[in-house]
Amino acid sequence: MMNIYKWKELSKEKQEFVLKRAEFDISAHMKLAQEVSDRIKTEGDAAVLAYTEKFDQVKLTAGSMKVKPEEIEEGYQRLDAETREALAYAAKNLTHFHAAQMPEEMWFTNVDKGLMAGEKTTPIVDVCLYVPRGKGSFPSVLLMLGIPAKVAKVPRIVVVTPPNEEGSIDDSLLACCKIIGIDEVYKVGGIQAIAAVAFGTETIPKCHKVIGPGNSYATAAKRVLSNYIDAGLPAGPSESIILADEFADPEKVALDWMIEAEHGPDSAALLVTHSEELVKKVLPFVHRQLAKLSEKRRDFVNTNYNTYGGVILTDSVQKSIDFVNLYAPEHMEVMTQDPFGVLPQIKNAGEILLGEYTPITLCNFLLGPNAILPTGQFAKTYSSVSVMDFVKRSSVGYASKEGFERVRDYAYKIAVVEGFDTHALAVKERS
Ligand SMILES: NC(=O)c1ccc[n+]([C@@H]2O[C@H](COP(=O)([O-])OP(=O)(O)OC[C@H]3O[C@@H](n4cnc5c(N)ncnc54)[C@H](O)[C@@H]3O)[C@@H](O)[C@H]2O)c1
Ligand SMILES: N[C@H](CO)Cc1c[nH]c[nH+]1
Ligand SMILES: [Zn+2]
Repeated sequence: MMNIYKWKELSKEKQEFVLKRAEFDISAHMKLAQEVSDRIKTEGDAAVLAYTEKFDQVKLTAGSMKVKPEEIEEGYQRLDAETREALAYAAKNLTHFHAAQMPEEMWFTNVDKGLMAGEKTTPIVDVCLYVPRGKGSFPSVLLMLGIPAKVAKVPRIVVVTPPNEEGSIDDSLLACCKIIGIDEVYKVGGIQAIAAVAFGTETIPKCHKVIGPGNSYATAAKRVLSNYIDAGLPAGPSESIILADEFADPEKVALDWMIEAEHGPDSAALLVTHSEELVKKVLPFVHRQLAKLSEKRRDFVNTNYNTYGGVILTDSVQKSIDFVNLYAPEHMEVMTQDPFGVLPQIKNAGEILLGEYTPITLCNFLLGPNAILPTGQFAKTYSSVSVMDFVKRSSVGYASKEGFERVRDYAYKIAVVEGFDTHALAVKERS
């Protein structure tokens, strides 16, 4: 049974369930994450390898856990030329977008005569990119993380990703390493990957930041280890809203509504509209499309439409917009008569795609903007991954003698009211 909700008639509990999506309680995973992390902290590689065998069913050695340069080259060569070309094209657009996003290396403003203030932007010291591999293979995620890190000129970029069933890394991912220019890759995923880079092991380096989407195990590990490593944005199970009115093409609505629904049973894909007529026209297209999917993806979409996803019926386009702002989706498409008119009213969304020809697929892979986005309502305060994740700003200030004299008394007064004697003396007794 597909969820079709009339939003204003829905009980409070059901509304909360929809808004909460799969942000379920991960406390059970937190206990495991703590246990695994503690062991990795003390036992290093040996524990990482043991957990990889247990959770990924792959037996590696310290030597084979690190990807060799020839593995990257061979993976690149094995990949068919068309796919290599597509990935290189995506990398080009992403580089273009992220280069345009880069802030100035330095800026200053004269806040008063003789008083200069500004900021200096510097790449972060190092970063670990987490590329998931469980319910799918994600070379595009490596592009989305690696390209802004490169544009920002991070001096050390490390990649961790779960080994596939054969204990190796997919050729498409290896090819992306070559395209981006990344050569430090480790076959490790889940909790053990986050813990390994948080503490460092004999083989895997300690990193100061780990960034990338992951399942609830990876998320639990990030929470447990937040005192040891900067864990970046919260990017959990994929979610989307298609906001449509009666003018939308039902076939295109069906196609796009299903995109993020196929990620997994924990994803959430909603069609939000005031037009019951549109929904009636969309559903047959969904059924037709479902028949074209693999069993795994069909199951994910069906589960999705019965749990966190489905249709939200509202009273008007304005009410649909209100719902979007309340829900704060990761991805969204505006398929209304005037998408550019709706745009200014969307306040909370990780990504806003306009019109009938901008399916989420485009932005997930190659349009340019970053597809690693905040989930679980975090789009109310977080932004997409960007070059800003890979740089930090230092405040810079300068006062001339004349500028200092202008503000000396004010600074003294504030130091006194705060009760900081040395702060006060440093301005009072300065000749
Ligand atoms: N928000 C975003 O921008 C974005 C982008 C891409 C993907 N995603 C989401 O990221 C998630 C990726 O998850 P995934 O599962 O495909 O890959 P993943 O790499 O996060 O998870 C695989 C790892 O989970 C661990 N694991 C699996 N079962 C375990 C168990 N029982 N106990 C302990 N550890 C276990 C294994 O170690 C394995 O290496 C999906 O939910 C997808 O929707 C989000
Ligand atoms: N939709 C994902 C982010 O939520 C990104 C992605 C990569 N591959 C397929 N989809
Ligand atoms: Zn996707």
